[in-house]
Amino acid sequence: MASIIEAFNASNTVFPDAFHATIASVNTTLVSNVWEKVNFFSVFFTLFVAAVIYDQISYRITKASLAGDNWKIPFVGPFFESVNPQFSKYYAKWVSGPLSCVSVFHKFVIIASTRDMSRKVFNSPTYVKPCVVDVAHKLLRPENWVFLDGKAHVEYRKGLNGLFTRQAMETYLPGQQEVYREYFAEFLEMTKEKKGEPQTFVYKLRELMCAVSCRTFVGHYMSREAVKRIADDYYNITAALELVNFPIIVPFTKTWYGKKAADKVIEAFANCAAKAKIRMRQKGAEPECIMDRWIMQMIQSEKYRERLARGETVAQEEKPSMILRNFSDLEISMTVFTFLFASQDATSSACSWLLQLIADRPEMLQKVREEGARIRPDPSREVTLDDLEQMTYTRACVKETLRYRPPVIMVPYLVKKDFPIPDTNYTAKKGSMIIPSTWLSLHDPEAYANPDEFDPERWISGNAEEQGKNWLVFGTGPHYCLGQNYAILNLMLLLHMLSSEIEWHHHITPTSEEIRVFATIFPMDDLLLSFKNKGAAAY
Ligand code: HEM
Repeated sequence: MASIIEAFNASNTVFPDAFHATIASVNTTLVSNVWEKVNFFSVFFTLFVAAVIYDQISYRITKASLAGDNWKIPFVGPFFESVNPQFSKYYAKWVSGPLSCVSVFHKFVIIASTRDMSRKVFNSPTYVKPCVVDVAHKLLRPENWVFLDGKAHVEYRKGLNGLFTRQAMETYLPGQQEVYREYFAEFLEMTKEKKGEPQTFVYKLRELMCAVSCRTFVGHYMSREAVKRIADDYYNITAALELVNFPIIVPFTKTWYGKKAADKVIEAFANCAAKAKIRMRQKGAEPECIMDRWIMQMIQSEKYRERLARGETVAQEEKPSMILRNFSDLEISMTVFTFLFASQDATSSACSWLLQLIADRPEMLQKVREEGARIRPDPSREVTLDDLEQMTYTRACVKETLRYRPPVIMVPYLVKKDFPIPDTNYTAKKGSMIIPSTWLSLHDPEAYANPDEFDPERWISGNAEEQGKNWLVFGTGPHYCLGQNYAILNLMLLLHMLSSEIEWHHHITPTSEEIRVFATIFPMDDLLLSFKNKGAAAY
């Protein structure tokens, strides 16, 4: 632009003074505009370079001795990898060192990969607390019990233990069996419609697990259609849980759909709690689900308090084992929602791998069948907890599936105060994320010989049961999984019932044993299955 003006000024044409004045003023304005632009861009550029340098230096200082890239991609770090997570990338990180790191935007993330390092994190509640991705606070609501820490968490959790005792679990079994039978019939129908062709089943199994969980948690207080809606919507909740989210919920994004789905579930569970409170006060009402059992304990505690208030002396044996306060419908609902939240993805993952791994190994399936037929010869009889407890081989298959393909590969924790990690010279800074991982400890050749081999026998004749320190499938420390016994029994029930009632075939593809990460882990090919009645000629 300046050269055009210069050319203009240099011309021989004679112009009136006013015209010259105008040209001069245009000239000055343009030149100053150019300078302003130059200044704006150079200031912007300088600030940008300074920010990049600051970002890199602070990354290098925080990284210190940890394994990890020497430089980060400016600001975003490996953000795009976290949007499309790949198992191979995670694995590369774990084997890069016992402690490694990445920095995504402003978040510094430390990854603990070995058994000992992961255990140190799980067992350091003074320094760390579980940290869900930001959006989980919005989905579960900030007042939810899972966000409690320290003593408050321990106290609240104690009140929930009674929901997972042996006696409690026995009462959930009939409802679970009802759901499994309904779904088995549907699976047969699906294969029939496809004329025996295998079809992807991971999504259907997610629905099945959601239905079993809902029946266990809220019994018959929710209709089958409502359960189906929750199962369909639940996908939106998982999809909203990406590692890094936009800080506010923008309409029509994944987080918006996730929040809407979560609100619907919480409302539906609160309605169930209201119904359960009425039913459990009726004479002779027996608990059938987790909600019933919890409300029954509240009613017993209330009666106990009333007797004390009346000045009665209550014998020790009449005192409820756990004295609970009365929880509102919403509180009950939010807590039960945390059970669904914690179990849905992990159980869906485990059941997908279980059906695949056992179908691919007919000799193991045969053993499961023989064990089932020996312990429950009459398949029309309901399965009892006693039956399941005797099924050593079935249990071994479930435990080996959880070891071989652990559903939860990483458990994010937040450093709440500077954490000098024992036996290292590294201090994790307050505000960093620290993620113990489970894969290496569950594939540690010293604990589990030939760890990449699927071998249920190691739980019977081998020494896998003695490797308690390596068994991090359900975490460890004050936040270890509340539903672990229930989860194992439920998977055993599924395997036993499916193997004794129908037949299923897994269509193996080259990517069947490869891992797709979607919150938990799933077979890469989405699990191609077909089902048929026992003894039927064709699928
Ligand atoms: C195969 C299935 C499952 C796996 C692999 C699994 C795994 C885990 C893991 C790794 C943790 C974190 C532990 C820690 O931080 O130390 C956890 C926590 C938890 N799980 Fe599970 N889980 C499963 C099923 C379930 C089920 C069925 C329920 C409920 C019915 C459940 C309820 C919970 C709860 C409430 C927590 C949080 C406990 C707390 O913070 O105190 N989980 N689970």
